[in-house]
Amino acid sequence: MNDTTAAAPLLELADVHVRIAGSHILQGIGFSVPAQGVTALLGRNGAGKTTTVKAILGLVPRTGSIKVGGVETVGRPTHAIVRLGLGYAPEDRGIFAGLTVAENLRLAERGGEPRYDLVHELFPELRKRAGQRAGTLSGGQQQMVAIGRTLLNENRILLVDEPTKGLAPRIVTEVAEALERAASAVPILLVEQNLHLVRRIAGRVVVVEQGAVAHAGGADLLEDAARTRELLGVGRAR
Ligand SMILES: Nc1ncnc2c1ncn2[C@@H]1O[C@H](COP(=O)(O)OP(=O)(O)OP(=O)(O)O)[C@@H](O)[C@H]1O
Repeated sequence: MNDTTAAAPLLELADVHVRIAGSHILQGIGFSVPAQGVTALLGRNGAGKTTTVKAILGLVPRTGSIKVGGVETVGRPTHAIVRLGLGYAPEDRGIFAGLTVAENLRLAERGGEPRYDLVHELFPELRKRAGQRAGTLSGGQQQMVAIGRTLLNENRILLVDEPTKGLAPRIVTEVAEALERAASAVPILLVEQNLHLVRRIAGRVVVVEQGAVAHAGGADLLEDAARTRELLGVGRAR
């Protein structure tokens, strides 16, 4: 990859609108995600973060422009969009509880050479627990399966939605480490409420407010307690 490619945004949204059942949920969202590191998508409950991720994946009807590596995706079906190199770890993790870790990973293979070496190097636990049923893993381990699956294919970006939701603080630390390891291989757009984790791993933040971008810039925003409170609400600074 040359310098020009590295500097170009990997994902670019402009004037994205989503209307569902008469509700105007996204109202002209626009931001870009660079081709490296973690970009955090922040906002109060109901601001439109998950809908933004679903719009990128073509899972909800949308208008405007969403480019992946310069390719327009609005108007394309989801299966064609993910083939541009999008990995998705949904909020509920979407793993099959009754299947083993190895079976969950195998189901994610999308053609090409699956990158088990990378997945096992980043998450040795998944090799150790290959034969264990995923439903009996801890929340953090299940999250590693969800992230591991997205790394198995040659993706250009991972969309990870609230990976620490409902997890105990010790497990949150495990997941943060897992995300850091994953981000060393592939850039991540991360929806996350835990600002401590965001401070630790994100280089950029995009704040969504009522379906529009209220702020986009460096993660140093979160060092400004007053502005953070203003954008994200009281009690969210830590
Ligand atoms: N399928 C749908 N039908 C109707 N309204 C919806 C639908 N999906 C989302 N919404 C509404 O759109 C708004 C944005 O929802 P979204 O899930 O994107 O928010 P969020 O920022 O991810 O919130 P949270 O942090 O609580 O997960 C909410 O008011 C939600 O109720």
